[in-house]
Amino acid sequence: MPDAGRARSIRWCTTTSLRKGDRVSWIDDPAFSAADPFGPQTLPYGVGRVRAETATGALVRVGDHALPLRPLATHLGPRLSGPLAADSLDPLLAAGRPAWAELRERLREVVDRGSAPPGADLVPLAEVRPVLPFAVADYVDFYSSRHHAENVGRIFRPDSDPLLPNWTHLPVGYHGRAGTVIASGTPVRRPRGQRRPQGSTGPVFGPSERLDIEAEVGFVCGGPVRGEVGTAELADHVLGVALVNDWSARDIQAWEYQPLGPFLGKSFATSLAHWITPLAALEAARVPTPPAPNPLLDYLSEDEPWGLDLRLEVRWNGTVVSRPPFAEMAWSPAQQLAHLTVNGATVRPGDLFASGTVSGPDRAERGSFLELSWGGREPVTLDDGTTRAFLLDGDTVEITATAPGPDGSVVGLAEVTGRVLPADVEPTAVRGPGR
Ligand SMILES: O=C(O)/C=C/C(=O)CC(=O)CC(=O)O
Ligand SMILES: [Ca+2]
Ligand SMILES: [Mg+2]
Repeated sequence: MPDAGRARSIRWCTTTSLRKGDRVSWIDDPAFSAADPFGPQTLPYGVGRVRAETATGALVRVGDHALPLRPLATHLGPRLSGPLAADSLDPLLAAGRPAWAELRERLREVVDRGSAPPGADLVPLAEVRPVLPFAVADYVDFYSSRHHAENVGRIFRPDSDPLLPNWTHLPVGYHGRAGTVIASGTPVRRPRGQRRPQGSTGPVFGPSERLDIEAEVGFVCGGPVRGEVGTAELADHVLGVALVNDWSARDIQAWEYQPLGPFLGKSFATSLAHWITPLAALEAARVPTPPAPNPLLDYLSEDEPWGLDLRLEVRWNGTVVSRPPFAEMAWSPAQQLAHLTVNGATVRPGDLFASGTVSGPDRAERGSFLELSWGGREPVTLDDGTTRAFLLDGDTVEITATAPGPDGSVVGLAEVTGRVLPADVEPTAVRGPGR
């Protein structure tokens, strides 16, 4: 427990000398400054077990520490005490935007204090075992990067137009598998399935030989259960964003997907970061989306269509192989949610929708290894001198992101990581920071 009553000289500003008027926080962590991605401008939410505790509880990240919210619940106010006493973020997601705004406001006050509030317990991240922060209700995956869609079209369907005619009129997507969304750090067993090797007339069965990643941004939904959500109403239904790795078996996918789209090639595992960065922390990261090539139908129109300037980084066994720019996404999250619900289908707390693979125009901005290695024909060289087209057993992938924050600060999106296990390990060996 930090020394209540004694102010520590940890400040929001980035210089080293204390100036008159600087705010002083009780949080004793050099990584909790506006110059760092998890400073007071970010305050992302997660869930985990702390030290020897067996129960999970909601957390807020402050620099390289977590602050358990249950012991602070009473201090944070009556509307929040119920949701914050829970073992996941589910009740907070259900509580909706007024509660999210109040919590962020209260937490800004808490971290801004000169002394620790009653119940505050600053826990180093090394002493936290994070889990999937909410029960994923439905999972939808979009396909909203024009660069990605064109690249994949050229690789998978070289004899056709890279974009199908619907792509510029609506955010193409598909329903994924909520039950196999896993927490960052959980190992991923190489899937087995049907695939048709090149030159073969029929399928064979076996471990995927073209295991890939997709670097994506996930939007975590809450608030009232509703259909027909307008493009101006995104913030009523999205608490925040978290990085996603949509693991994809390209050989299984290429054989199975016509005409209904991705199925077993993508349903075995989708990794989600432990920490949800509030949408409210990303105001300064808003950017206009690239101009739409067609006039849009009314329900997809926005006065000022906006995306987010999230700068992703993909590391393959530690080597940075790509820096996908989310600002390049053609369809905005508001358009995605409007499209997802335009037929009356409801969004409910715990729904997760992902942006689709984030790829930019340059080779070093591609968000999948399928694109980076151009279908396996142009392998990527890692820092250890080895080359890769697709994932080998034992490989690890880490995706991180930052965004511009207020007053020149940087807002972080926490990492999503995973390591590939061989197809023949027992499923029970696939243990990770689940629930
Ligand atoms: O165009 C195709 O046939 C396949 C596309 C994908 O695999 C992409 C996908 O899952 C959606 C995305 O992440 O962009
Ligand atoms: Ca995907
Ligand atoms: Mg997936």
